[in-house]
Amino acid sequence: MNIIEIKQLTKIYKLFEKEAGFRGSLKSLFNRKYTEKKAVSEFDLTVEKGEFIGLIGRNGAGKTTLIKMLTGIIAPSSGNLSVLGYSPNKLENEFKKRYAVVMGQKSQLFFELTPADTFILFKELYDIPDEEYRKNIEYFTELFDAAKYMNVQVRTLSLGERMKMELITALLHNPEILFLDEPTIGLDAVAQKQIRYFLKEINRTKGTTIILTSHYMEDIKSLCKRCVVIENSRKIYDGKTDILFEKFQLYKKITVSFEEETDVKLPEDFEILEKTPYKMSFIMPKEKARGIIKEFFENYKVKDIAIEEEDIGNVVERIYKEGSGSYYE
Ligand SMILES: Nc1ncnc2c1ncn2[C@@H]1O[C@H](COP(=O)(O)OP(=O)(O)OP(=O)(O)O)[C@@H](O)[C@H]1O
Repeated sequence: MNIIEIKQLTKIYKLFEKEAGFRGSLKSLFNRKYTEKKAVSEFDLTVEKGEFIGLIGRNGAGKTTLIKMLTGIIAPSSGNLSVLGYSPNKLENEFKKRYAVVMGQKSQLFFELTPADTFILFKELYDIPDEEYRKNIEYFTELFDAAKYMNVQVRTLSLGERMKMELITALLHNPEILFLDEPTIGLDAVAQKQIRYFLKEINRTKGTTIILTSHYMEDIKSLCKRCVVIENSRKIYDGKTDILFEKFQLYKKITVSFEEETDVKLPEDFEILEKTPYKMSFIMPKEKARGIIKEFFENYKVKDIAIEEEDIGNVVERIYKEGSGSYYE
């Protein structure tokens, strides 16, 4: 069953142009000039219940604009949009109770309140029945290991702890769809891993449909079976994440630190990003990663080694060059 249906969805922002200075402000009062920015162009998408979809693209590609239209925050300029059978822009209360949105860069928590108080507030706002509320608080407190944060002011929490509370707040009313815009932004590797685990669990145990935007390829790879790539307002890839990584993700980034001064000569097809006597990082063809790591451990005193997915921008560029398409096999 499709719970999201988008056809030819387009959003054009109107940007008001003003000449500099006081005279410019006065002039613009009588002679308003606008330029137009197409942020989402003729976008088609269908999402089935229970899917976990990654929405990826470079800065300014149009991801947030798409999520804002799906949640009714802004109205489309043209096209058709149905979410759970509703037209999001009508902002009907019944609709608002069936989805949730979490934006990594914006908080819906009250910084002076404790999470426990915030949850009660949201219980009232969403009209959550007592039993459902009790069960969810119990389930999420355990899943997120959150008991120790319940009674401290939100403003004292770390970024990672706050994101856990954002997610609990968003999930208390059992939304059928969860929209996540960069939920792991700014978090360290451990916190990112925890958030990924929670999201996987929520999708698995509650069947929540999740649409996630992230700049971290690791998030997409480990969570989303399907991903949609948006470039310059248009959809250029819609298909299995496995295929995207196999076909378009060709390099890995390796960072090695050494216990003693070390000088390593790397093959020519490796691109060195940083090199000091104790540390180096470089980009290399992904199929050679396993061999090179083994070699490092055998030949040098390695203190630490980190392997990262290639930057999203390179992957998008390769897809763009190949031309847009669907990749279901
Ligand atoms: N309110 C607005 N008025 C005018 N232009 C806007 C507005 N919001 C976004 N834009 C423009 O629309 C384009 C798409 O922006 P959007 O925020 O959707 O991109 P994004 O893919 O989410 O980027 P990022 O990854 O940087 O968050 C950008 O060029 C942006 O400058």
